[in-house]
Amino acid sequence: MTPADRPRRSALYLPASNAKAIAKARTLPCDVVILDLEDAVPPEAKDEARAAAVAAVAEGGFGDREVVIRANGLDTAWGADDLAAIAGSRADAVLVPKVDGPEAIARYEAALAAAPAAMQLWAMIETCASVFALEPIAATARTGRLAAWIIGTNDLAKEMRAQLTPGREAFLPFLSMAVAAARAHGLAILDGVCNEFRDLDAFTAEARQGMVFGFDGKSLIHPAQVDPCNLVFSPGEAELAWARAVIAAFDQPENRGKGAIRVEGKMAELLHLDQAQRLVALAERIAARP
Ligand SMILES: CC(C)(COP(=O)(O)OP(=O)(O)OC[C@H]1O[C@@H](n2cnc3c(N)ncnc32)[C@H](O)[C@@H]1OP(=O)(O)O)[C@@H](O)C(=O)NCCC(=O)NCCSC(=O)C[C@H](O)C(=O)O
Ligand SMILES: [Mg+2]
Repeated sequence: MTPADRPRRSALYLPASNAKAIAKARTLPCDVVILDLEDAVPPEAKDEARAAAVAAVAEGGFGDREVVIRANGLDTAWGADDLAAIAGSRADAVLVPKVDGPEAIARYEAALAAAPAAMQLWAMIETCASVFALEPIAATARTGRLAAWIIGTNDLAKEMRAQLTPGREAFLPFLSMAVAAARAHGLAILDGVCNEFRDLDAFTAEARQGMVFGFDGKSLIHPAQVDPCNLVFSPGEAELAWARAVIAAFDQPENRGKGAIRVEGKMAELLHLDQAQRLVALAERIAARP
């Protein structure tokens, strides 16, 4: 499985300064663990958190989960030290905050010059400027390490002075454009966090909204969000049954070479065959997870 094929239904943030949370993350069924050095960590704990994150990755125990460290920005007092420490670590990816445009990606790429070739760069898309630079930021994936985006609706709401309502009305055009820009350049894309971690109905509704928009998964802040998130972003039984029917139908001798056929009373084209194959492959990768 290449990094691009990995299921990324659930990406759990935790403050890297919280040893208990790190231990707990090793036991949770999330696909991605994000050790945060940025907003979840107060200034006085930044150095300790950086050392703890690197030590946690070195210690391992995360099994099949991707382990990502979120750095402070290069425009802060801690960013350069964070990037240097992460570059020397065994993290799968470094997540960088508040990326405004392709120039920022170039600065992070330069700071990671000494990192292993396999280390991915993930970027937070969460500033007003980034809303107008989605395509040029995504295009940097063609030549560098950029492999995934995570939406930061809290920072975006703050800068826009918008309200994070249950339906996220203020952000819908942006969410949709971000997914299209990511897909145009082969990036994975994860939805923003739901702050209502005690209200799992609200969480599930928001996760479903992200799934309908095309996100690969959602970023999370609490262990209770992991199971409902995995459920929302895993192919459902009915969806899989349809996908398998499409694949089987196109495999029939009478349908070979056809572009459009009838399957269970509905039209299926070759593009639906592609979708069906992707869905079945995703379900198989999920099923193969320990
Ligand atoms: C949100 C929290 C501060 C809530 O903490 P708390 O009230 O203590 O939670 P619980 O008592 O329900 O915790 C129960 C147990 O679960 C562990 N726990 C809690 N959260 C996590 C976690 N994220 N990962 C792993 N384990 C966790 C507790 O330790 C308890 O364990 P035990 O005692 O053994 O039972 C807290 O959940 C939290 O800190 N969440 C993460 C916050 C964070 O990382 N924020 C930064 C990322 S979000 C962001 O910045 C988005 C973006 O940039 C944007 O702009 O939108
Ligand atoms: Mg943020």
